[in-house]
This record gives sequence, structure tokens and C-alpha cells, in this order.
Amino acid sequence: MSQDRLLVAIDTAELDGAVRLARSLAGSAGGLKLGLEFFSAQGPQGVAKVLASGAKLFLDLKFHDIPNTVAGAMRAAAALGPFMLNVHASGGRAMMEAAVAAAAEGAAKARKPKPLVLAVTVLTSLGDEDLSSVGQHGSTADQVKRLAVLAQKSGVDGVVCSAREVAALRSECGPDFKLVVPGIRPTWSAVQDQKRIMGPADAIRQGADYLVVGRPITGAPDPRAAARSIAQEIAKGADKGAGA
Ligand SMILES: O=c1ccn([C@@H]2O[C@H](COP(=O)(O)O)[C@@H](O)[C@H]2O)c(=O)[nH]1
Repeated sequence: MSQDRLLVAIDTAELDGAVRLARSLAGSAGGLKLGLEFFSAQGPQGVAKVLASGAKLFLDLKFHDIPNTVAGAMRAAAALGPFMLNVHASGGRAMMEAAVAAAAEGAAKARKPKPLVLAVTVLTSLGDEDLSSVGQHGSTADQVKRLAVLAQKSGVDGVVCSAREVAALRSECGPDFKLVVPGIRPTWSAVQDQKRIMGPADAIRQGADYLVVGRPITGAPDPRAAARSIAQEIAKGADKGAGA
């Protein structure tokens, strides 16, 4: 079903608002994403309350530290029962390998299914000039590819990238490597702080597995209707008969 590929980013510090959104989006999206804002305010107990709505959860904490520290954090996060967790690929191979092993350990110890572990390549809010300003010369596309290849060698299940890199990564990393894509903007929504953006249908046509969409849904007057509209766009992108 097209909505299975939609993960809604609930970026709020408020527990009640997050639980209300989670309940109202049930059946209109494949899962929810909670990130740093919610986790910093509500912690693991808040995550457990959102999980109790029955949603599949991408816990987007983007760990980036030395391997031992990331392993400890991944063990604890995996025990909460998310279906996806992530780290920054720029933390390097040893860190990603430690993250993969620790996620499996943490889930097994808590008797939860092993989560998918993803690596963030280059944030979708960054462009070539931003990379250059932190001393990384060359294009975002090249950097994303370099980090995705390293992530795959490190044993992660997939990467977070923008839709603009999806086609290249699909051919480089193969059909089973998960490509999870934020920076999705339907024509009716504002770009805000995102830079490497694409519409839902085109992102799916490029080969994305999951689309992560936040403010176009959570900031809409009717979030459930906005999620359904995006799911329809996903269906169009997935419809091979429509010239995809
Ligand atoms: O490169 C990245 C990695 C993560 N994100 C997260 O996705 C959502 C996008 O929300 P919008 O409101 O649709 O912009 C947000 O939670 C980010 O933390 C990303 O945008 N880019």
C-alpha cells in the first residue's frame, strides 16, 4: 500500500500533541518518526507512550560519537522497540559497525525485533556551498555516494539521503539497500529549511523506499488529509503503468 512508504516526522516537544497526531494518522501512514526535539523533552518514556499508539517507529536520534559511546546509545535505543534507528555515516566505519552490533544486542536482550540501522549521509538541509564552508570540497552528490558506500561496507541496512541522490545510490548499492528520504516537498508546501528537495511521486520514481515527511503534514490544517494526499502522490510515483 502506498501509505506504507510514508513516515511522518512528528517534531514536537509535547507528549500530548505527539500522541494525538500518532492516533489521528493511524492508517494514513506507514509509520512515525520521532527525533531529537521529542526525545530531548520526553525521553524513552515519551517514546514508549507514542509506541503504545501501535505505530511503527523510526527513532531518528542520528548518533555521532566514538564507537563505544554510540554502541551504548544504540543498545538502549534498540531496547525501546523502534523499527529503524540511525547514526551519522561520517562517524566512520568502526562506529557504524559497533552501532549495527549493538542494535542487535539491545533488541535481543529486550526481546524486541532487530531494528533496521541506517546511516545519515549528508543532511538534506545542506547544499554544495555548505559542505565547502566546513572544508569539504566537491559536490554533495559525491559525498553522499562516498558515505553510502562506506555505510554499506560497515553492514548498515541503508542510508538517509535526499531524493536527488537516490537513482545513483540505487545503482551503486543494489535493490536491497534501504533508501530513506526526507526533504520531500509536494508542490503545495513550503520549502522551509530544506535544500535538496523533491516531490513525493518523483522521489518514489527515482527508487526511494521510504519518504519522511514532517511539516507539510503536521503543519497542515488537516494532517490526516495531507498524509492521504501524499500517499496518493506516492501511488502515482509507484505506478509503472503511468510512465514511471
Ligand atoms: O538529512 C536529513 C535527515 C533527517 N531529516 C529529518 O526529517 C524530517 C523532515 O521534516 P520536514 O518537516 O518534512 O522538513 C525532520 O524531522 C528532520 O530532522 C531531514 O530533514 N534531513
